Amino acid sequence: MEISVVGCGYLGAVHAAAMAELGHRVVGVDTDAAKIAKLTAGTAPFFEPGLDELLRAGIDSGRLRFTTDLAEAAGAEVHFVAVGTPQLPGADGADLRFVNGAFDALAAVASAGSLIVGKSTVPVGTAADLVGRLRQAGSAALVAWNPEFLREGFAVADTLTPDRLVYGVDDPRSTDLLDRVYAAVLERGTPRIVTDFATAELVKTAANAFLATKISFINAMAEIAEATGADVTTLADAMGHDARIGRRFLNAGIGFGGGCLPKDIRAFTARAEELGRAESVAFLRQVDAINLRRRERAVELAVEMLGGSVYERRIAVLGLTFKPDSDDTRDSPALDVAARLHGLGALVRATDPHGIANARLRHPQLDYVEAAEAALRDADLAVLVTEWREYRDLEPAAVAALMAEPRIIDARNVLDPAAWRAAGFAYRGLGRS
Ligand SMILES: NC(=O)c1ccc[n+]([C@@H]2O[C@H](COP(=O)([O-])OP(=O)(O)OC[C@H]3O[C@@H](n4cnc5c(N)ncnc54)[C@H](O)[C@@H]3O)[C@@H](O)[C@H]2O)c1
Ligand SMILES: O=c1ccn([C@@H]2O[C@H](COP(=O)(O)OP(=O)(O)O[C@H]3O[C@H](CO)[C@@H](O)[C@H](O)[C@H]3O)[C@@H](O)[C@H]2O)c(=O)[nH]1
Repeated sequence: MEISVVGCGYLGAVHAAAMAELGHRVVGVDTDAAKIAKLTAGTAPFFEPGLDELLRAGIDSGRLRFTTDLAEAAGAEVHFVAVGTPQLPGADGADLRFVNGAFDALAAVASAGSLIVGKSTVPVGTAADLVGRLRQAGSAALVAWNPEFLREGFAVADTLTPDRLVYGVDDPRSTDLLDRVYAAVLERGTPRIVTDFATAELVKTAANAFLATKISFINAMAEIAEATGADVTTLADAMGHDARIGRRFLNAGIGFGGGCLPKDIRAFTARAEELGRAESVAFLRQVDAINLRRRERAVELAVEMLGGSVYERRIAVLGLTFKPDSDDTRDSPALDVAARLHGLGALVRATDPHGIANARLRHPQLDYVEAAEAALRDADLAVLVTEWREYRDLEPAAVAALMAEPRIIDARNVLDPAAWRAAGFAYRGLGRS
């Protein structure tokens, strides 16, 4: 099939390359010329494991190309919309200007009977509004909502072998077109849920709200553990053995960040308020508050471990991205902690395998170093804030030899406290005795 993907960021670039991998002829469109130049050269404009290889395979096959000119998408049978839906400045709701802009532009390009598929995460009710917008502009294109559940760091595998496909449709022709798009995925037995627009939009919002709630639940338990001497990691292990609960997404630490969970729970809260159902998701305010308190707690621990003040103390911050295997620093708890410590007068040296360039754009005032060794040298305290493999694998004795004083905060609870204490470290986890 001929497919276009409008918006080639973390979601769209992967989706375009994956559609080519499934055998389709794909044109990826983005308004950002620098991004398109990189993609055209077969290089991902961000770090995502396996994406460069997938891009090159698509380009070499002749099935994948990129452009800034939406007119080149005119011949496509299916247009995916993967533009951003960030948080509105100064408000909780989603900023829909990019989605509206993409649909307005597609109204002039998409042929009658072609299908425009929303992949962006939007407040429930958006798809129905967009159909109205298209019709007003004289477009007879079909619309479907097909939310995306990929995780950064696993984006390629999650797109090619998703847990499920959700189609929000108002016309059986849309289902047929999506079945043709995903034929190779469906053949593997992937569950497919065909439903209305509102349910499809809500599946995405509800899934992210649930994941955020699970993380904040265990982080709330971490607060209780801190007050009682209990160990939240052992607690999570023990709870997780119950198959009804499950161990995944019960990792306590400095909490969730990124371009999805934080803004999506806020947008959900705002939408519920508009619907007169604020009380139904009022708990999400607590989920958000618990999450943000964990960042404060990491900073408090640093102050505590350094005898009451971090002022002019050397602190090595290990990690800047919101999670490992990504370069994404959007709403990153790690970067936030680094900036807060700097704000308190600490001499922060921060490092990350792939996040420094993005972190520097957000917080140019911080001192960034490429190697963990350079961050750790002569430090009074190390803070592990993003659990990259190379930080999990650090040798306590080697780290102690670099530092002025062996002190570490394991803000992701991924180190073995006994091993670090045995090497002479003052070790503190978040919610761990
Ligand atoms: N990042 C993820 O892991 C992920 C996963 C699932 C869903 N989502 C959702 O997908 C959407 C995109 O997220 P993202 O992380 O890829 O954002 P992003 O900011 O990385 O990418 C958005 C891209 O859209 C482009 N764009 C904006 N307006 C455009 C237009 N009119 N025409 C062409 N391109 C345009 C921007 O230049 C940018 O490159 C959001 O709604 C997000 O919530 C993201
Ligand atoms: O037990 C856990 C699991 C995750 N996190 C944190 O939660 C955040 C989000 O992690 P994750 O969900 O793995 O990353 P994302 O790539 O943001 O993916 C989420 O957001 C995407 C965008 O909507 C969805 O598509 C995915 O299904 C959803 O998992 C990160 O800061 C993690 O460090 C924890 O603190 N504890």
